[in-house]
Amino acid sequence: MRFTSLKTIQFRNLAPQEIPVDRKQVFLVGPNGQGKTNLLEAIYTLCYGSSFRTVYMRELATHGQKNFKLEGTYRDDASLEHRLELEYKDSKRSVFLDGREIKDRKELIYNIPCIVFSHDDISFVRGEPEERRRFFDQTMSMYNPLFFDDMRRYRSILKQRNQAIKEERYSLLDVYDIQLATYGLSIQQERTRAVYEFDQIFPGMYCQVSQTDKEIHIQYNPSWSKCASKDEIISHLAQTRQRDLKLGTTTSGVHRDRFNVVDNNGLFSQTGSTGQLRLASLIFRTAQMAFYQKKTGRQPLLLVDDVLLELDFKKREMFLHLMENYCQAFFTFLPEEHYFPSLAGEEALVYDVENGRFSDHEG
Ligand SMILES: Nc1ncnc2c1ncn2[C@@H]1O[C@H](COP(=O)(O)OP(=O)(O)OP(=O)(O)O)[C@@H](O)[C@H]1O
Repeated sequence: MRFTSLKTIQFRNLAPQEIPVDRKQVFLVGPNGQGKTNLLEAIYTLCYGSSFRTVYMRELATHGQKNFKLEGTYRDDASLEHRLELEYKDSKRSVFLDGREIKDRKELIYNIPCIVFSHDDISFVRGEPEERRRFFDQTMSMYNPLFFDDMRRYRSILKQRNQAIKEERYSLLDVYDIQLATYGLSIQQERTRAVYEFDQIFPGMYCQVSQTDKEIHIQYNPSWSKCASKDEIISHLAQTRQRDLKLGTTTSGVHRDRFNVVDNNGLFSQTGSTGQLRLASLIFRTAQMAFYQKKTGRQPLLLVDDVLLELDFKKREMFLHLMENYCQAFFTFLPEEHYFPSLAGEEALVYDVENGRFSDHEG
């Protein structure tokens, strides 16, 4: 799959310009704050219907505007041309593929698999447990629509159960417990399998790029760790109900699961240096990419935002080698990063970005 052209209208600081992008590699070069990341964000939003930087769609509209529009044409794996449009108007998002409205976001997210490498990724390793949960849920949802459905249902039941607890409506709690146990157990089993497989990929990649033999692993610690069956979960929920009522929320379940990054000395977030944590977070993404490919046989679209700068030459080479299998990649660079010509294949497109405008690279 490859985007062939992109257009944004009233999106962040970007000028309403049609940008041809029909190459495997597209480089966006410009000083800070010119709009390079904004174009990556526009592509991601077009692919997934939401941004990787904010949950508030209205923030994406140009200051002083309320609406925006994104348009992209792409060729799919069978070389068929498609047109994807996303419009945000009157606080409502609509997405059209070849003129047909896509009502369920689920249909959209399996259309163009897209992976972003950004500075914020360090939160996978260092941040709150929720960040890692989100990362693994995203990793699994990318290839497994059943997992995506289970997550949706679980969240919906959890919301209803918490609402019932808050409003002191206890008659439906038994029913909610059964549903929570059903979907939760399925999620827990899938997470166990996925982390096991992910952990076959991640440690080797980390050793390769960091050029150490320091082993880092992912550990999955489920909230219902002592419950192997649905009945055991249901009785656990019954036993802990008083605690839930007292605290006004559901205190156990897969929404409380933990994914820890560990080395020989314990939690890597506490023992690793900032440089090691940053590197590990980049490797999380490369492993996500490899994992996706292993599961689906498809190559994702990559959006790589300024992350190469922090790696020394050797690590950068290793890292680029690991993330070679993409269908198309967009890289952002500062003008002084002179090494991008060595990275760009002969066919690569290079744009200078200035004040939200894209022009052919000079020089
Ligand atoms: N909603 C918006 N409307 C107009 N301009 C915006 C909006 N949101 C952000 N901007 C502007 O976009 C610019 C930031 O662009 P972007 O994040 O793409 O930077 P960049 O070129 O990737 O540089 P950096 O390397 O610093 O991230 C800033 O000038 C900011 O003021």
